[in-house]
Amino acid sequence: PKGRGVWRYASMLPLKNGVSLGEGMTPLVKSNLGENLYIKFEGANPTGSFKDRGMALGVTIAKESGASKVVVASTGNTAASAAAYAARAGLKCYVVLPRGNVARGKLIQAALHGAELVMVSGLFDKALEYVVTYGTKYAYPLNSFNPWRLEGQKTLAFEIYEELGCPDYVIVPVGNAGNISAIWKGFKELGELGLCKKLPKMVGVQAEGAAPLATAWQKGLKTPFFIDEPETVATAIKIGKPINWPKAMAAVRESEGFFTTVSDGEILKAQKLLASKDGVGSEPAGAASVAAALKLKLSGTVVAVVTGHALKDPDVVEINAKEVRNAEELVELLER
Ligand SMILES: Cc1ncc(COP(=O)(O)O)c(/C=C/C(=O)C(=O)O)c1O
Repeated sequence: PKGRGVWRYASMLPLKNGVSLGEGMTPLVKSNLGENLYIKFEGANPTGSFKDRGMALGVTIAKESGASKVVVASTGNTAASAAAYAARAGLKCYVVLPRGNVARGKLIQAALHGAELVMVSGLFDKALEYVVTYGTKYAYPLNSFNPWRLEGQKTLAFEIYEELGCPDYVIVPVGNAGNISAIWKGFKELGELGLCKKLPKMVGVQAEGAAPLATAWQKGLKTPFFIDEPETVATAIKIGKPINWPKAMAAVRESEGFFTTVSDGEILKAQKLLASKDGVGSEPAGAASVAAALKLKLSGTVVAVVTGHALKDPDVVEINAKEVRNAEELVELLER
């Protein structure tokens, strides 16, 4: 592999070159929170989430297919990433978002990069329905049922392999369930090349109030019950009908992994610990994988994928006004 961006792994991709903002090659830092815990910090991507990996290929194929417009439904990060990559490629971008359920940072990114913002009253699942029903006729759809996106997202596995080899576990927060499927695909390909002797077990994490896959898994069901009113502070994974659920169930089953859930309290606690002990700033959904790592205390080498940057969701971080001091208090503070 050589070069920057997802195209570094061109030999493993269906496309050999295309749109790039230098995505990928994100930090893999050893965590202070656990013995053999590593953090794959996807907040360091150009628009602050792992979505950039898939958008590099998705927007490239849209452009190459002659499309002038792309459309996505999103809880926010897909929209932010599609808007940036579409802008780079000179394509018009339409994003369909669940009104009142999109973290502010993602909203301003989509707007700033020039996307048309369309709000649905309902959640992500409603937004996706609109894109599938109306969007695909007029614009190239970039949601993660688009396999090109997952091809880009699988490069995360290649980067972990390059730096660490094959870990025992990879923990991934699961919403629409594309990312866990893509990462597993990447490791499977490394296995087929004889590079990974023992493939990692994939651990899918969902918020307790938005856990269709984890619930089905724990009940031993083959297909998930969809959830009409998913509830969690981690709005990025506030999804009740994961479109990629078959691929995600297969990834977890094939890898002999499992699904688990974490509470919003555990997510917010992990978000603070990750930031104050490891120096990694994550949005709530990204901290879900660390919350699971802390709870599960898995043996062997564990990689927690932190999927989005803290700046995406500033409103979720409380700053207690009483704790903010005035300048004249500085010396007294320092002397403590
Ligand atoms: C920070 C963050 N962490 C985890 C997920 C879950 O990944 P998938 O299981 O592949 O969906 C998302 C997903 C976001 C969207 O689905 C969207 O942006 O529309 C995310 O933004």
